[in-house]
Amino acid sequence: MNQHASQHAIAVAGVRRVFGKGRKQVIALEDVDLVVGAGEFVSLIGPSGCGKSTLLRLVADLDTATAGTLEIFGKPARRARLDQDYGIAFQQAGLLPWRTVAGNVELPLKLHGVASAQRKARVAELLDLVGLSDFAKNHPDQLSGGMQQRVAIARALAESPRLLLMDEPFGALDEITRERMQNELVRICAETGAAVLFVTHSIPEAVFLSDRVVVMSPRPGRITGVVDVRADGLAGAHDRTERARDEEGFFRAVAEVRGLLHGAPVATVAADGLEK
Ligand SMILES: Nc1ncnc2c1ncn2[C@@H]1O[C@H](COP(=O)(O)OP(=O)(O)OP(=O)(O)O)[C@@H](O)[C@H]1O
Repeated sequence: MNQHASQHAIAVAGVRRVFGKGRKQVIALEDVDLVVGAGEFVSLIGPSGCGKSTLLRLVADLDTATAGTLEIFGKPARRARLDQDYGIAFQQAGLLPWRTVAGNVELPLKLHGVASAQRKARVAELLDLVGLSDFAKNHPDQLSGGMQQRVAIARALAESPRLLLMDEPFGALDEITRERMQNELVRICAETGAAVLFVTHSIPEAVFLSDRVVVMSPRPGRITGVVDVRADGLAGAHDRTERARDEEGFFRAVAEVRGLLHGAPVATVAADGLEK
């Protein structure tokens, strides 16, 4: 891989995705350009149907674009999928109920022929990272929703990916667990240096986690604005602490994202001040 390509985790250019034909045609994505730098945390936010999941699925090569190009670490999406260049965590934790917590985390390593002793060591490390060392032998149905999601994140991290693709991973959690999970994700990203493309419906979640928040609108699905949270005075995503939730820059960024979602001129909303 050349030096230039390795600078980007994701490079999306001129992407269009059309479903169906004739009167039933849906333009899920139109003219989408997006670059996610190595180690950068980028969230996608927008109303239902604006194409967030479609974009994530295209990056993960679970679907194919009608037009445009997608590169992951400089490779076509298909090559990156085959090379296991990223980990995936979606809203449903998607754990195998008959396997233990350790067995679930171990699975990708087993499927890729990692030797037993190495697998064991890696699983122990990952469970420690997500704070579940004491639950290695439990089964998923013995865990809370937040704990199951942490198992799914550990599994997504098993092969030390430089990129994580996450589609509303905390959407089903209560607010307190959700904030705790967000704090943990920040810590994990700082420790692993992974880039993240993260889909969410929550403005505060997007702002707290991200370096940049990408705002989308539907029919056709397009990027309508990008808020660089760092420009609002928050530390970069890897250096973020829980205190960021109380900082002025946080509320400024929340107001900016909200303004973009509602189609208001950003300057007016920002000048207006804080969350309403
Ligand atoms: N397989 C498909 N066949 C037909 N239409 C589809 C398909 N997948 C998505 N769409 C349409 O594409 C548009 C974008 O859908 P997508 O799921 O990407 O939106 P989203 O922003 O993730 O929505 P939500 O926030 O509700 O999850 C929607 O109008 C949806 O109905």
